[in-house]
Amino acid sequence: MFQPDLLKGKRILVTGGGTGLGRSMTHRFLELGANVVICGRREDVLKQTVDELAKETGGEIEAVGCDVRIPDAVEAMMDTIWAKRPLDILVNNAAGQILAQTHKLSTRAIDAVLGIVLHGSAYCTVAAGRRWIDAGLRDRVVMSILTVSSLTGAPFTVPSSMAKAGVLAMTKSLAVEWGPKGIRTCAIVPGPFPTEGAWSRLMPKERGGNEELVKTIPLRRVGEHEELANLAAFLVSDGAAYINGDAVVIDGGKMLQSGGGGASTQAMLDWTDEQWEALRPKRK
Ligand SMILES: CCCCCCC/C=C/C(=O)SCCNC(=O)CCNC(=O)[C@H](O)C(C)(C)COP(=O)(O)OP(=O)(O)OC[C@H]1O[C@@H](n2cnc3c(N)ncnc32)[C@H](O)[C@@H]1OP(=O)(O)O
Ligand SMILES: NC(=O)C1=CN([C@@H]2O[C@H](COP(=O)(O)OP(=O)(O)OC[C@H]3O[C@@H](n4cnc5c(N)ncnc54)[C@H](OP(=O)(O)O)[C@@H]3O)[C@@H](O)[C@H]2O)C=CC1
Repeated sequence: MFQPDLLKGKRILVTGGGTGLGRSMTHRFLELGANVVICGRREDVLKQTVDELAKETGGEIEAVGCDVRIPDAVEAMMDTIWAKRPLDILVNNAAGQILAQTHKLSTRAIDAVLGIVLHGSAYCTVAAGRRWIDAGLRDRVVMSILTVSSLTGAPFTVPSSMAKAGVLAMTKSLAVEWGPKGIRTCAIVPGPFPTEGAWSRLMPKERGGNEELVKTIPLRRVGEHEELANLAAFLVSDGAAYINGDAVVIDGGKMLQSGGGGASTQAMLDWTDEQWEALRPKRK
């Protein structure tokens, strides 16, 4: 699908790259010739991913332990990365999610999610951007992984929805402020892509599992990691050099299905031809 050297020479940081979608994007970036740094809090998980992906792809991958909620830790990580070679691309992927009634959330729960998603993305973005701007480095990219709830809101995941909406605002604001400096921003808005991290927190069995979920998706399936990884590879590549400030939705149409009449319109998808025929005016 892509030229095999599409990302050759690009140095990319994927936050939360040890698991789930971050791992899958890292895998694709390595296959396309990038040099990738992953970060996260669990160093054992990072090490295992580095070993596995180096073996699977033969690519250059390294890990730095970092909690993106801690400003000094983010600065230290960027210093470690820069000591070898400046980044070309930052992917804000690390996230935290809690499924709960909002009025029962403790302030620590709210802070945990806002800290990872909103503050962590801002700390990483500013730490990379400042280094690029101070050194006059151009042709750089910040790509953030959002959620559909950043566009629509969502009950029971309010801190994440608020935080991702903030990251979207950062993406659009910096497109204008940093565009003239040769730094572009973009985002991906994924629908459901099964991962251990998301499913263990967001898919208790009471939700009915994937079978119920896919009924809410026009393409009637969940996303495949490769599909998201391909979109990510394109968006960070030079092929997408004129995309700045946009957020691309990849959700099988899920976000649109709730529009235009909601549940009663949904039921019409299962109507028989006879039911539709009965609506047609009868000619005499
Ligand atoms: C099904 C379809 C889905 C499609 C859409 C999917 C959209 C997906 C978006 C995603 O972001 S998926 C990514 C999921 N991955 C993660 O969340 C990984 C990282 N997450 C975490 O580390 C934790 O979940 C965390 C809670 C966010 C942070 O962990 P940390 O160790 O820092 O905090 P804790 O000390 O464990 O907890 C802090 C605070 O939060 C309270 N809390 C935790 N879980 C819940 C809960 N389920 N309900 C209510 N409260 C919760 C916890 O009790 C602590 O509060 P206090 O008790 O100390 O007041
Ligand atoms: N899966 C899905 O259906 C969807 C996912 N998304 C988004 O995709 C992205 C990846 O999610 P997914 O792969 O599903 O979930 P994962 O739980 O697998 O990924 C989250 C990653 O973030 C890391 N992380 C969490 N907190 C911190 C922190 N404080 N500092 C550094 N790293 C941290 C975790 O590593 P560690 O715990 O070791 O720190 C983990 O590797 C997220 O941005 C999520 O919001 C959006 C919509 C749908």
